[in-house]
Amino acid sequence: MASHSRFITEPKTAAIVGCPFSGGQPKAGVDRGPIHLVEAGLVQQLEELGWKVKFDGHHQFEEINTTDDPPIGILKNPRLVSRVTESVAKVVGDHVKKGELPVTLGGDHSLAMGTISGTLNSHPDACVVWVDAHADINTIETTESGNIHGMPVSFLLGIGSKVSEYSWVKPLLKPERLVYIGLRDVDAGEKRILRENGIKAFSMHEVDRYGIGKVVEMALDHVNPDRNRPIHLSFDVDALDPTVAPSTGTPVRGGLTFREGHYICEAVYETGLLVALDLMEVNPSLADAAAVEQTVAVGCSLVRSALGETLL
Ligand SMILES: NC(=[NH2+])NCCC[C@H](N)C(=O)O
Ligand SMILES: [Mn+2]
Ligand SMILES: [Mn+2]
Repeated sequence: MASHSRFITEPKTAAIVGCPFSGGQPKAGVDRGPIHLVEAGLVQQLEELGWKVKFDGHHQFEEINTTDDPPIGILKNPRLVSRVTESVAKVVGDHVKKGELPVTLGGDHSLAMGTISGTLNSHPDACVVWVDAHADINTIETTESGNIHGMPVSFLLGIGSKVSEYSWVKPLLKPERLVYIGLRDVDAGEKRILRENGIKAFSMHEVDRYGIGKVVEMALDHVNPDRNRPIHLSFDVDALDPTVAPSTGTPVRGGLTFREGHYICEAVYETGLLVALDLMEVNPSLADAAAVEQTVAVGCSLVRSALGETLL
């Protein structure tokens, strides 16, 4: 069992990329997610696992000036989301290039347009494991909400009509290098996109049928058959059941248990191939204090599992 990623340089360093950003969806508060995760002690927790941790404050997106940001089609805050995610792509890309492990804390899942672009710029052969209740693969043609957190994957794949504001996003992700786990709320248009592009997805139905151990093995066999490609793990906390992670913007019942979520992170760590991690959609203002604390604690423990925390 590899101790940690073969793509990470010694001394193994994790870089916390705190992204207090909510512009990819309409609910206030998700920008406070990274602040709560860090305040809960994430930095020290990762240091205790033997990582050198870089964190010099959350990223400030205020200077990204988008006073004039009318919708494009029905896309909301299109320029703001583009500029923020472009800046995140640079930050994440720089860490990956240096052999550090960026741990991006959202914020909403539109940020993954940036994080995955950053990873693929350095590792064009990387694969993406996207753990989510949702596929986040709507295009400008299929989105019904206009919320860009439901769309980042389509931009990364380069499908759907091009939006000139997003010309910086290189379509570096190949459909066969992407796999989903945990899906259970996929729009009709998204189902068509998944089918037409032959994208592999393990919904909760498959988790029930095969068990999480087999599902993760099949998922990795699909995107990473020789276990030699770098892995970007993008984890939306709403993949977990709302009883486990209640404080999130678009909860969907019937999700992953606490252990199933952690198992995915542990198994990805064990490959020794993890190069970047996202933990997204923790919104500390959508539940009572106890439920917020629970969600934040689960977020921290998912990150610890992906960075090597073991049970024994
Ligand atoms: N990252 C998320 N929580 N995404 C939810 C997306 C929901 C819906 N499919 C939409 O396009 O708006
Ligand atoms: Mn989701
Ligand atoms: Mn998502």
